[in-house]
Amino acid sequence: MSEAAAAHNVDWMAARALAHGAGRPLPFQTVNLADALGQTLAEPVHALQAIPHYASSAMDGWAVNGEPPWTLVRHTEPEEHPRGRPSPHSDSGAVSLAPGEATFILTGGVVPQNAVGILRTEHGSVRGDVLDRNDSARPDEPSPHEHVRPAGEEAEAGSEAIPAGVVLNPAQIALAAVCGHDTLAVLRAPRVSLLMTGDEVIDHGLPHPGQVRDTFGPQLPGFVAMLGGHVDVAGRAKDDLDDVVAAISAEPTDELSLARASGDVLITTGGTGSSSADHIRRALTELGAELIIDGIAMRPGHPTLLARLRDGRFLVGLPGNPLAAMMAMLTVAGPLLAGLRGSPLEEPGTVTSADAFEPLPGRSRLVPYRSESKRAVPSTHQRSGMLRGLAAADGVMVVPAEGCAAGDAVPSLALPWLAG
Ligand SMILES: Nc1nc2c(c(=O)[nH]1)N[C@H]1C(S)=C(S)[C@@H](COP(=O)(O)OP(=O)(O)OC[C@H]3O[C@@H](n4cnc5c(N)ncnc54)[C@H](O)[C@@H]3O)O[C@H]1N2
Ligand code: MOO
Repeated sequence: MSEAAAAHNVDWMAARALAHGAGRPLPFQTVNLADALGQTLAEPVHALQAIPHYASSAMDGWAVNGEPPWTLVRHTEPEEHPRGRPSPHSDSGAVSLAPGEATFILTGGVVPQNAVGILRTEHGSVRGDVLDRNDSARPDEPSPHEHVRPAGEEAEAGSEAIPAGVVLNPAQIALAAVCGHDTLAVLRAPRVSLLMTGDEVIDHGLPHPGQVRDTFGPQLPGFVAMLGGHVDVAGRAKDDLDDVVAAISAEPTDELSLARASGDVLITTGGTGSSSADHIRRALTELGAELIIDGIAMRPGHPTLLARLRDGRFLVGLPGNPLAAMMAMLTVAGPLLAGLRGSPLEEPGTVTSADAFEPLPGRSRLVPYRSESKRAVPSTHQRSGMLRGLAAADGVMVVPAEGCAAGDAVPSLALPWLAG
């Protein structure tokens, strides 16, 4: 472990910045439009041609020139149609209307040359090859450009339609298609592996004294997804140094270690302490990892680790205590994954603390709160091993080491599951 680089007992704000800065954006990849949903756009999307790219009709009806009654004209079809069958949407564009002429047009059809406007089908009557307004039409219908969607109305050719950095939603995928793109450059979601430790941890049923139910397995993959990552594989290691080293190592010592070695980030749970049952620090030393964050000046979550393994993967070491681990996710995993996605570090918000807090020398306190009358009321049940406070919280306030008075503004973090 290269101790020179390790930052011990890092200030909470500095820890977020360190984690974000460590995560350099992953290389772009090009994906089909249908696979781009939910991915981060790496480069802006430009309109490859004007949108719409031709003047079209917004109604089924007739394109007309001059005053009624209009003589209906048609595009004379070649004996053999170039596409094998008529194409009414484009055929209307092959007509040039003289004054007093009209031609049938579909919604989306190309507006003929010299057309003044479109008379919708409900407002016209045809007798033989003569078209006239009917009783439903206004006396001046159609007015100039009525029901014509002009070319370039929505975007000029070459203009930016979607900025880089957005997480692509269905409307943006549709817009990218309209802009003429078949593929998009996206930053792939960082691939995350989970390694859970703790021989006392059981993953179903009721634990006996000395056992605990696993609070991480059922929710960390979803939590990681909310932070922009994708969990490929989750596994467990026994509280045994060799097992933990094998599970973290990129060496193919068993099929699980290889699978875990394939991602960008490995998140471990538990074992960050220094008891004989805690092996994460020892394993990092044995594997020659570079420790970036060795403990954060916060409560809960003080023993949180961030390291870079020799094969380039990051390791985020979450403490075993459930609330501490969740606070470590927000403080380290969130910023790291944002950095890997090329997204900015989200600035903390501000809330007004409803309560006073005594100083806690050298530590920020991360306190789940509920919003009541525009004030942040600290949740009950928020010790490091408890979850009720966070489960009922609207956010997390970050009380500085010097404490605060009731009514003071303090920084706050949004909970990703309440965002948006
Ligand atoms: N002598 C000291 N003891 C402890 C210190 C210390 O400074 N000196 N720090 C305490 C703090 S703060 C924390 S946080 C924890 C960190 O512990 P570890 O990261 O080593 O985690 P474990 O010892 O493995 O587990 C702690 C606690 O969490 C429970 N746990 C573990 N995994 C799960 C899980 N998947 N689901 C639910 N609960 C889990 C585990 O049973 C323990 O109760 O150390 C303190 N001790
Ligand atoms: O840092 Mo530990 O997180 O308080 O329980």
